[in-house]
Amino acid sequence: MLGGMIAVTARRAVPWGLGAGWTPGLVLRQISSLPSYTFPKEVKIVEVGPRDGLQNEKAIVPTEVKINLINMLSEAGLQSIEATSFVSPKWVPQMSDHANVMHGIKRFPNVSYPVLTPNLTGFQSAVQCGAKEVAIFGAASELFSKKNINCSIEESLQRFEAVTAAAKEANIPVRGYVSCVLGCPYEGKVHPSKVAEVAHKMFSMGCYEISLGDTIGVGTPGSMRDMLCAVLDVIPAHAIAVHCHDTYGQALANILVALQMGVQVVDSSIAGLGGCPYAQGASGNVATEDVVYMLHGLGIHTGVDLKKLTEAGAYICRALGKKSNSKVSQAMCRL
Ligand SMILES: CC(C)(COP(=O)([O-])OP(=O)([O-])OC[C@H]1O[C@@H](n2cnc3c(N)ncnc32)[C@H](O)[C@@H]1OP(=O)([O-])[O-])[C@@H](O)C(=O)NCCC(=O)NCCSC(=O)C[C@@](C)(O)CC(=O)[O-]
Repeated sequence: MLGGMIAVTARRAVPWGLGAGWTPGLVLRQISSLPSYTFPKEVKIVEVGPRDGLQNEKAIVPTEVKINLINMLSEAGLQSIEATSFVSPKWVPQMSDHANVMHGIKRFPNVSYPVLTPNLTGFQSAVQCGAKEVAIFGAASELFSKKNINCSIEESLQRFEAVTAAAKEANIPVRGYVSCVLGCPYEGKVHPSKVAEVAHKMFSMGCYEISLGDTIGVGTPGSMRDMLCAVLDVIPAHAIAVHCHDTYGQALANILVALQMGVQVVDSSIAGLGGCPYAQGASGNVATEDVVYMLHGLGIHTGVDLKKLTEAGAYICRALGKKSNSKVSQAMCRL
């Protein structure tokens, strides 16, 4: 279980800009006036690379590569690895090998392997393949909902009711995604109150956690703060996760703000792979390696072995013939 907060006082080894004339007394006075931030002691990372990271790849990735990747991510100490999605193969062909992926992976104790299920059909197939956790995915934007899952927000919530009811019966935990929380590729600005409304409905129908997706990576620390303020009015912080794409290079800063506001669960993707096929132009998710590096630098426990994580990143990048989007991986390769 997650819990507890640590205080981090802003501090620096060399006083910037004070030059030769600085005095220790002046620095001490400055340090004591710097603000103190609280961060969680522990953060759970939900690794979405095998699903969100790969779903947008044009060439079909061999099932064996997906299975090897998931096994390496489990070895690296991640507690939750989104394995695949049970969506229509016509809509997302890359995920059509979901059954073979679920049957092929090694299931580590204490690791969850959630899968996306947009409707009851997907839920039933997922359960048949041994899924022990599922995720439903809605949006705070009407047009995105229509483009992504071919229905209005209201219709999607009705479908999700059917999934959460069946999941409750089968004792299967359900995670809920809300997409476009900081902007939509079709509608532009999305109001925080709309995000809070959809998030609250999904939480009320039984989702144990709501992951707030900046699907196209347009958010800033300011818009993240405003959106979270609205959502925190209706959902407790322990039931909120953030899911940031890094299109504008703001993802780590946005995550930092979320942590300061009490969020303890962060979604990320190995090597920064990813993107939604129905959100053109959006770049990959924030890289798991970069999130782990930042969290460990703050003294926050993740349970993740950064070296093993970078090996998993190198493996999938080799398999895809791509350079890693992770700054940390790039830096570690150079050292
Ligand atoms: C939701 C549907 C299925 C509606 O698609 P539809 O065409 O409206 O569905 P339908 O109910 O009319 O059925 C049409 C056909 O699909 C089949 N079907 C129906 N359901 C399923 C299913 N579950 N699995 C497999 N097949 C299914 C169904 O059996 C039928 O087959 P046919 O008779 O034509 O042969 C479709 O729109 C779809 O699959 N969309 C998925 C899109 C997707 O996966 N997007 C990416 C994930 S979301 C994301 O990336 C954002 C996120 C989560 O990461 C957070 C963020 O960053 O914001």
